[in-house]
Amino acid sequence: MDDSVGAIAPEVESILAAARERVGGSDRVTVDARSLPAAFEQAEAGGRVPLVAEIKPTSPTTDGERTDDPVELAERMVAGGAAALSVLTEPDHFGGSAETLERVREAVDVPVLRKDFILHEAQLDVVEADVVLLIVRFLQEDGTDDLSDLVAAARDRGFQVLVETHTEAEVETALEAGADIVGVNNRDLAKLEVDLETFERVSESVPGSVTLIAESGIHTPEDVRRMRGAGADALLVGSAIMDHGADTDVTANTRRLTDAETETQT
Ligand SMILES: O=P(O)(O)OC[C@@H](O)[C@@H](O)c1c[nH]c2ccccc12
Repeated sequence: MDDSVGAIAPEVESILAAARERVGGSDRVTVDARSLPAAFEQAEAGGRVPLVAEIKPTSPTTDGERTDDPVELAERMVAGGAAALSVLTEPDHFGGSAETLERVREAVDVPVLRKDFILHEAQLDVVEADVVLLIVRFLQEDGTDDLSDLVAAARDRGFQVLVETHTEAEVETALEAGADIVGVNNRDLAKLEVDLETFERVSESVPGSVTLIAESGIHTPEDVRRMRGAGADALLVGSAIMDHGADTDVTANTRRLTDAETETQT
């Protein structure tokens, strides 16, 4: 067996156990979504690296918690040139909430991704978002809905879908399920280690027609250029922008990465 599909880390098991228990909404959510690919094109046209900046108050691999107002963080990220935002809504391990996402989406004009561990259709019916995340690895477990069914259910409600992968085999599964926005997570959910080579390797199997996002472990302008060089249409960055523990300038942290391809960048 490929070791990338081996046992998942205990922290991740705990996230999944909580996700299995979480009930969804009882009323069907429908959304008029802001286009993610259009937001990426607009950033590119303006000379900015298309970047999804993530509001993640804490995580199992983070020391400390950022407690500033998420709406202020969101506004600072957009001021720093973020093309889109990602908001964790997982409450038990990431300090997120649906209410935070709702407030953020009201405050900004850019598309907002709901970052959560969706395993069942009803879990789509929690909050309006422009994009929802579906993680291939977790939808291969027993007792979850099928990826293809969830993709269809999400689109029926108006959501765009980001399908997250970590291996070539998962990319294939994502494409078979009809994914047109694919993320490659540099973080291995079995070991929780980050390796940017993952994107470089796995991106080769993603066709050019798909919107491709490099996720996790991107910290420096050099990392940005490396992922873009390997074919990333956009990047998903959390920790380097949130900078947990330190109280740094989130606008500047964002700008440093969205400017990574401009001439004056050192
Ligand atoms: O903080 P980082 O290393 O920049 O990573 C952001 C994002 O990719 C990461 O938070 C993430 C990727 N996939 C996920 C799935 C669920 C929760 C979180 C994630």
